[in-house]
Amino acid sequence: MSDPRRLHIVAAVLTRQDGRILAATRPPGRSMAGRWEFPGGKLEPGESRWAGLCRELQEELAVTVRDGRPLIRLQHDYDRGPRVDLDVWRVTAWDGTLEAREGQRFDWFQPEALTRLDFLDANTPIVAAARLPDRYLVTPNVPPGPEWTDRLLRAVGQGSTLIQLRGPVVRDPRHRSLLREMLPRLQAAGARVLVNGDADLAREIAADGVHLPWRRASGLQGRPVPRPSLFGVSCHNGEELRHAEALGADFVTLGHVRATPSHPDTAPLGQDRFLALAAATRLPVYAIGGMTIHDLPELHRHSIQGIAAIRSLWPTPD
Ligand SMILES: Nc1nc2c([nH]c(=O)n2[C@H]2C[C@H](O)[C@@H](COP(=O)(O)OP(=O)(O)OP(=O)(O)O)O2)c(=O)[nH]1
Repeated sequence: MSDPRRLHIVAAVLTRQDGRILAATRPPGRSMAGRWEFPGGKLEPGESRWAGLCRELQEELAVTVRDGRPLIRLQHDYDRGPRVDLDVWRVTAWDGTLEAREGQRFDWFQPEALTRLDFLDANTPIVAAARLPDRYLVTPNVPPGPEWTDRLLRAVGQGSTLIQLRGPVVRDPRHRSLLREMLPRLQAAGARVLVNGDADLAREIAADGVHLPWRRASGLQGRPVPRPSLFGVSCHNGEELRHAEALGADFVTLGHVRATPSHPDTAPLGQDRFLALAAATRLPVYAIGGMTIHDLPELHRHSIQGIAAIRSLWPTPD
């Protein structure tokens, strides 16, 4: 990250209360003019990342940034172009009225609509990160009860707006009616719902995508579902992360970070190894394995997307 020949770029995913996200075109006269990007630019020598972000948004859009946090960081080498270290922040509060100060065009988009814009080549994982929340609830591997819908709706209300259904609820056809009843209600509440292990079922029930365990992803050559459907992969080491990148995954879970009752026989990665692996992939990463919402501030500090969890995100019954 500290290679002096690499341009350090700070950029912002401005996100409104209603979930819409700002994207802008590159102004005429610049490299790659007309293509879509997130507002930002080069960090100046000696400038802090936050100060650089605030300056760029003032210069380009005439707004004063009030609140934000790191979202994703990745490197990209343009063919016969710059080598960039893209340091992208989620910005959720600002003062002032937006103005296009550099001749760019900008607009607010629903997260899914971002996938249809002609973004700069480096931006595919940034668009994925922009679309994703910081809490990813994975359902327990037990038969579902009729109370699941209400519990999951409660979890959505608490911010777990990405849900992976796995185990008997998707594997056992006897639960299809529950699944068909539950899915539109979760989606109407603002959740995206992924099916573990089964892209055909995901399509059949109009889920929002698929999440593959490593053993399923390892045999694939490409994405099992096209964008804007989401595609996540469970990874445990660097080789698996590289394969997930090659498949065009939107995100990964990486772990397990801590010892958990669900993996009594395998050693946890531990925080240092986890952070080193996460820093080396360009994809958005959810930390999994003993994670709780109290881990989020530290993970965000390292530009990690968030946590994936079963126990800590699964609301207790009333
Ligand atoms: N601001 C911004 N830059 C991005 C994004 N994605 C991406 O690859 N980049 C690249 C394009 C540029 O090479 C560099 C941004 O630097 P800059 O915006 O200060 O560059 P510049 O206008 O002076 O343009 P130039 O020197 O490349 O002509 O980072 C993005 O989403 N936002």
